[in-house]
Amino acid sequence: MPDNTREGSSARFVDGAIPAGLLAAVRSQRPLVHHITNGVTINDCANITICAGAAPVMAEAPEEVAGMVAAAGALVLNIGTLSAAQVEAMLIAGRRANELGIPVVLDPVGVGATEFRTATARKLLDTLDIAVLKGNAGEIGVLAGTGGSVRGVDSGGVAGDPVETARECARSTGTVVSMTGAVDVVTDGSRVFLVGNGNPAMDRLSGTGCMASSVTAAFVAVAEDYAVASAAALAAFGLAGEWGAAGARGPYTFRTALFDELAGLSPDDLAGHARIEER
Ligand SMILES: Nc1ncnc2c1ncn2[C@@H]1O[C@H](COP(=O)(O)OP(=O)(O)OP(=O)(O)O)[C@@H](O)[C@H]1O
Ligand SMILES: Cc1ncsc1CCO
Ligand SMILES: [Mg+2]
Repeated sequence: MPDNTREGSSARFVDGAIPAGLLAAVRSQRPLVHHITNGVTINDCANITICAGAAPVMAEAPEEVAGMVAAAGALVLNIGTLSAAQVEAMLIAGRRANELGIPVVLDPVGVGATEFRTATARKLLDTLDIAVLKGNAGEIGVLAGTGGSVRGVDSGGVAGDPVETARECARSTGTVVSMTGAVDVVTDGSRVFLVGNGNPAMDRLSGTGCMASSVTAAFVAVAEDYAVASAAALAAFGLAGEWGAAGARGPYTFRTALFDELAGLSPDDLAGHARIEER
């Protein structure tokens, strides 16, 4: 782990039985994860949800989203290829999810890159009760208001300390923040979890961030502690990335292996190999 996430810390590893129990719960409960998401990675999100052990549905017509979300265990709102009609659908589905106590995961893809994305992400955060805000470092830095750079959908990093940025974002938005990168930072504003699982190959494939949101939603659907569930989801996804990268020849053999490794990942595997530090 990089020095900037260790400095002055009294870190301890989270017992692997905790993420393992959550993975087992996803597999046994098979929650429905309703997505309103982008057209680039929609199929990957559906399949990674299945590999995690949950059931995906993608539905975005304003006419049907309130009905669909009522059957779901979690809702993903991903602004990757936003349109005005999608914003309307996100608000309808999000309000209904809030009424029913269904957790909402917001992925603010490319926030900061255009005024439309920034205004929409802010509107969703202001209007809805978001359970988990999952973004890359640049996206979280923009929403924290402390400085983050985004070009297209790619993170250019944060202005200051990444852990403090995530914490500030969690406090100002009132959400659990799940900030992805080489080391993922998950925080509810007070507790901080650092997830060490993952592989650089994940950064060379479009959509791993979107998939991380789908897996996160599957885990929060079966959990009460959304910060622990978010960290557990990133540990499982990251471990699949580590093991998938081992035999991959390039981005596309890696992509196939990532799905296969997550589908084959057992709770015991996760118990033995999750690297989640609390500090
Ligand atoms: N250098 C790295 N080492 C290990 N894991 C990584 C690395 N970069 C990204 N990851 C993992 O890849 C996943 C996606 O994170 P990332 O920050 O790249 O998302 P993103 O930039 O929003 O993705 P995208 O826009 O391509 O969907 C996370 O699970 C993260 O832990
Ligand atoms: C490349 C891209 N553009 C909009 S959404 C998306 C998928 C990864 O974020
Ligand atoms: Mg990336």
